Amino acid sequence: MTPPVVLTIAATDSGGGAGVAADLATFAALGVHGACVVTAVTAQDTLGMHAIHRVPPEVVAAQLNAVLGDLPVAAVKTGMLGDPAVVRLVADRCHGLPLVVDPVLRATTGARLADDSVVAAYLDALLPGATVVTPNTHEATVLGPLPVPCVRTGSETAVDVLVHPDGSTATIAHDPVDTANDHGTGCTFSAALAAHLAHGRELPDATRLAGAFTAGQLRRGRHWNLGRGRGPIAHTTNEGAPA
Ligand SMILES: Nc1ncnc2c1ncn2[C@@H]1O[C@H](COP(=O)(O)OP(=O)(O)OP(=O)(O)O)[C@@H](O)[C@H]1O
Ligand SMILES: Cc1ncc(CO)c(N)n1
Repeated sequence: MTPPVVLTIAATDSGGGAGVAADLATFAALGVHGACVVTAVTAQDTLGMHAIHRVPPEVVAAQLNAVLGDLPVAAVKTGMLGDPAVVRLVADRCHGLPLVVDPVLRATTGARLADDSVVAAYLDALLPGATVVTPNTHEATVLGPLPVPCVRTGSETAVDVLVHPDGSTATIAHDPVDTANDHGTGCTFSAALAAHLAHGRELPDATRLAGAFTAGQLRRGRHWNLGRGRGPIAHTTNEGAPA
């Protein structure tokens, strides 16, 4: 059967933990075809962010034109956009599609990935047309109340809260995993959410399944020993030598 297509619009992470690598691996694990529009190239490892090279907005636009003009995109997920012009471009092209916005403002290591102009563009242009926004605690504080559904993810507590614009909430708890290998967790969660929406799940169901998938991948990689810092969440689902 032909799989649904999910598009990630995000940056690369040379360490393979977060960003496009996490998104495409998650899409593959969840049975959707992944397309990717790259917004920036980052030099990053488990210790932190070393350099960011933004892709010019016109090159982001060309990638969007190529994908949206040809593939039947069933859902879109955005990660690090990094530039207000790119935030507005994505709003312009992707509103109307099922759209998961992970409002990436800084890396787990603390590096700032968005300045005030990016936050303003999110609030003004992109977030109002999103299907769901997935802020962590810090991002929720910066962005404030939003006019669309949000999943406020709870790092370490493993308790996620789906907040509807009318203020009603639903709480979803997972078994917390004790691990330092959590680089890419937020990307994995929002990519899984987009994949489940593309499969036709309703938002509450997709949220629960995405959280369970992410917690499961954290559990899978909890004893891994990769890098000198916070290692990546597992992206494999079948590690080991091929038979
Ligand atoms: N230690 C943990 N055990 C189980 N689930 C977890 C744990 N940490 C995070 N999660 C789950 O992972 C998902 C993503 O949440 P998280 O808050 O870590 O994203 P994030 O802070 O945006 O991540 P990142 O800093 O990588 O961008 C949520 O479903 C959350 O409950
Ligand atoms: C490329 C990229 N996207 C998102 C994050 C947030 O975790 C990161 N560290 N790097």
